[in-house]
Amino acid sequence: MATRLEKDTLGTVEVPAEAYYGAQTARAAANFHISGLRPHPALVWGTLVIKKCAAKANMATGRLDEKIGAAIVQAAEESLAGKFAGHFVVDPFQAGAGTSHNMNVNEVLANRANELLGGALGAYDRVHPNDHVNMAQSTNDVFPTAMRLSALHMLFLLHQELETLCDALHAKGTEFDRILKSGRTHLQDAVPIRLGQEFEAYAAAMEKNLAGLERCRPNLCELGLGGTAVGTGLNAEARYIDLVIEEIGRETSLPVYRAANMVETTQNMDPFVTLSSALKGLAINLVRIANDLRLLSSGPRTGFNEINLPALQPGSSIMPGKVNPVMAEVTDMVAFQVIGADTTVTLAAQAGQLELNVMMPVIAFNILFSMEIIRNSVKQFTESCIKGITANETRCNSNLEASVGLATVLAPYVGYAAAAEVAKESMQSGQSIKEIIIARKILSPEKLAEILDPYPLTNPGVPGKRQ
Ligand SMILES: O=C(O)C[C@H](O)C(=O)O
Repeated sequence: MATRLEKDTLGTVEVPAEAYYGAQTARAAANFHISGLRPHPALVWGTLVIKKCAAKANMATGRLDEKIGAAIVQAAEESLAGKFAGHFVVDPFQAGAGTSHNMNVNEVLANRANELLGGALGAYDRVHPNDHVNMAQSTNDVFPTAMRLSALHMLFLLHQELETLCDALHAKGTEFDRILKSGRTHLQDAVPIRLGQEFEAYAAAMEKNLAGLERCRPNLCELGLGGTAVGTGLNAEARYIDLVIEEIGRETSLPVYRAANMVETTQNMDPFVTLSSALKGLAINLVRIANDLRLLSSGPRTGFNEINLPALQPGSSIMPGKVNPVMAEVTDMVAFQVIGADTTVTLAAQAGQLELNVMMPVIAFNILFSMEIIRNSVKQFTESCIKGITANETRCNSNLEASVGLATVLAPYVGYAAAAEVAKESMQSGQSIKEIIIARKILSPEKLAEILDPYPLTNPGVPGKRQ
């Protein structure tokens, strides 16, 4: 591969001849050969937005030459359009609080801006990565700001998918509203419930998770850009700080605002702890729902078999005709990953020392990766699983008829102990609760029909004694 030689403060470095990145990126790529991954596109987007807005703000204060500033803005716009996507190459697992990522972006923009002004790659004689592209900035304010912007962007995408999931669950709630079945607690027969009520509860849970994620938004909108190295703003003019935040708001249409205390926003990872925790909450509820669906669809002959999940692929390489609940299973696995990532975020967030948290890169990686996979999995779960669920009404009804949980309905009439006797007899004899009540003449058939009218049993009240 053809290379060019570039100099940085440590010496000379070989850089691929066609690369828009430079010496510091090449060093970082060699130093951090860890995951084989590249930065999340949202993080690159967030950083490019910052660079573009910083160039504009620096031009507005008169600090940055207009020709150089315009070239940086154009380079940033081209990069935002995806032109140099292959040149952001530093592994997400990198040391230095994200300096390598910041320098990667600085170098790509400097090289492209240099080229636009008639210079050669690697020359930096017209536009310099540190002096011009990184003007009035430090990694320590750029990287946490890019993390916030990228998280807000991913939150927007996740929000859309969660809304679609909630709609799909509500639709199933309505579709299954008349289907009565046995409730189960401790995995044992309990009082009746409607299948639709189960799906409405899932929708309500997802809505709460969505609201929890949305509560993270205001903190993510608080930007410490302008704080530079330790949040005190050394080398950034006061007017620049206001202008750059305004520019970011215009560029992204996000309701961002200047941090009240930039020292705090530089060192503290709290918004990401809260966001990660909200993602964990969502993951936990997704597991719960997916596992219920696995249980309710178990069988088809030897399990609950109360619902059918769409058949998406043959399940077994050896057992013909077997179809597995693959979408629910993959939802579980994604959720486990997100729950695990929260532990990493927690450990990294508490590892901040004094003015900086150098573990930011691993926080950024885990937050963005979690949001990426959970969003994709919610979308797939909704489209390929939830929307196609059908109910086995006959099975739901026969399970309800057989359920020992129906004895609960008797308790207000005959007392707990006598109702328990009926339940016990039902278990021993195999007769249904109804059959025993009639055989033992505990209630008249008319009264029994009244109190065992199934639909009202699934709403608040004492059966047969409606207020
Ligand atoms: O890269 C910078 O701007 C600062 C760096 O993260 C440091 O604090 O050493």
